Amino acid sequence: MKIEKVKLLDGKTVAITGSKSISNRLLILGKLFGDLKIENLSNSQDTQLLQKALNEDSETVDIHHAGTAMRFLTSFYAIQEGRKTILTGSERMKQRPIKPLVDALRELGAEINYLENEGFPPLEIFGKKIEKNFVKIPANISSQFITSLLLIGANLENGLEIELQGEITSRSYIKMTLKILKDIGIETRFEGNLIKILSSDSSLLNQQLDVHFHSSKIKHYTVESDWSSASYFYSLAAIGKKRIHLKSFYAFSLQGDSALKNIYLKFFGVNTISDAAEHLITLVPDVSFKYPEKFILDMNDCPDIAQTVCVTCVALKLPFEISGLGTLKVKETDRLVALQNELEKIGCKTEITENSIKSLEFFELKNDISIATYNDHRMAMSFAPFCLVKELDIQNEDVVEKSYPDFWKDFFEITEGF
Ligand SMILES: O=C(O)C1=C[C@@H](OP(=O)(O)O)[C@@H](O)[C@H](O)C1
Ligand SMILES: C=C(OP(=O)(O)O)C(=O)O
Repeated sequence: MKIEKVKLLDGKTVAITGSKSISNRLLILGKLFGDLKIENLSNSQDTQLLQKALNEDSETVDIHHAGTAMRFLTSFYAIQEGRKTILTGSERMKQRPIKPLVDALRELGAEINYLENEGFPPLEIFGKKIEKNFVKIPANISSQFITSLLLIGANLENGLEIELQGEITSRSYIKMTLKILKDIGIETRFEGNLIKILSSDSSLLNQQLDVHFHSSKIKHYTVESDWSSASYFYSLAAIGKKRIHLKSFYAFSLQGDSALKNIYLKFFGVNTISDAAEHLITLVPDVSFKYPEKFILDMNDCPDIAQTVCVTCVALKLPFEISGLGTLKVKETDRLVALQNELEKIGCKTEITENSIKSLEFFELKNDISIATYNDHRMAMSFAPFCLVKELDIQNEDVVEKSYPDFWKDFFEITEGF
């Protein structure tokens, strides 16, 4: 889609859909423990695919590009006694790792086979009762493996103790899972590299709990809007220097990507003002902000907003050096390679390693820039704010549906052509 150069309108309000990560955890927990009324559920394709899978009894389940759905459902189906499931996904999903999770589940007694390549989807899963309650798992490849085990932990007869081995990646997502479990009444403890979950019989789960600002006696859960999606509006505010209001964000978030507030304040001068009563935040750029010499940050805790930050830096010609990005290589695409290729098109030469990216030089922009998106929603959305600088062609713009189907509608509502 060709997008002309745009300017940002001042003071517009956007209602981003619910957090994909929180929604996907709640859907699994709702299915396992029942009685969960979820509000502001994400309308992302990933969430819809997970919801569809959980509502159907079909033997073959295809979750396309949805990484969390793939990983969370692996444990879920492993404990559905008597059920056989073939869990598959897109060609890219068949290249994304799953072995540490399958090894851990097998260690616990699950029966899972690889149908194509060893260590990768598709999987054949025979649901069984799991009685063991201790397992070790490498924690440096994807936190989704750990969340997957945590989500079923309380459903196991003897609860579950998980020993995390090696460096822990995307730790904020593990904390999110533990907080949600606590909210719905499942007791957990996370000390050092050990996480312990009590079985639902011995936890508070059977009591009626009120969570997230509801006072009625059914278990309601209101999903905060998606902070990863909010990043594109922080980028717009930082580049376009106009205020934006975002609905349904809380002052205290479960989402690690809420680190955006500090990142955009410190490096780009965008203040976040929270109206706690209305659950509204306002992004307020400081027009006389003095930029630091360089953007330097370890983003291991918030990998999904790395692409956004890179494009903001290039638009503002702020040199950058970002580390902690090893997991980017196994996401929807190799995001480090994709970033290097596409940032060069918008005027920035970079150097990448296995886990980092840094800018080398900025140069004059050419005309007719066409951004490839590699089946990665975040490539399309993170480059969109660059249209405040120059017109762009963004290829396969529909990829945004994976996490934020209304992205383009919202983008065009708060911008206008010259
Ligand atoms: O648990 C989650 O909801 C997620 C965890 C992260 O993945 P990794 O742990 O693989 O980095 C993140 O990138 C992904 O978008 C969502
Ligand atoms: C990495 C992502 O998703 P997933 O791993 O769930 O496919 C993402 O949304 O950026």
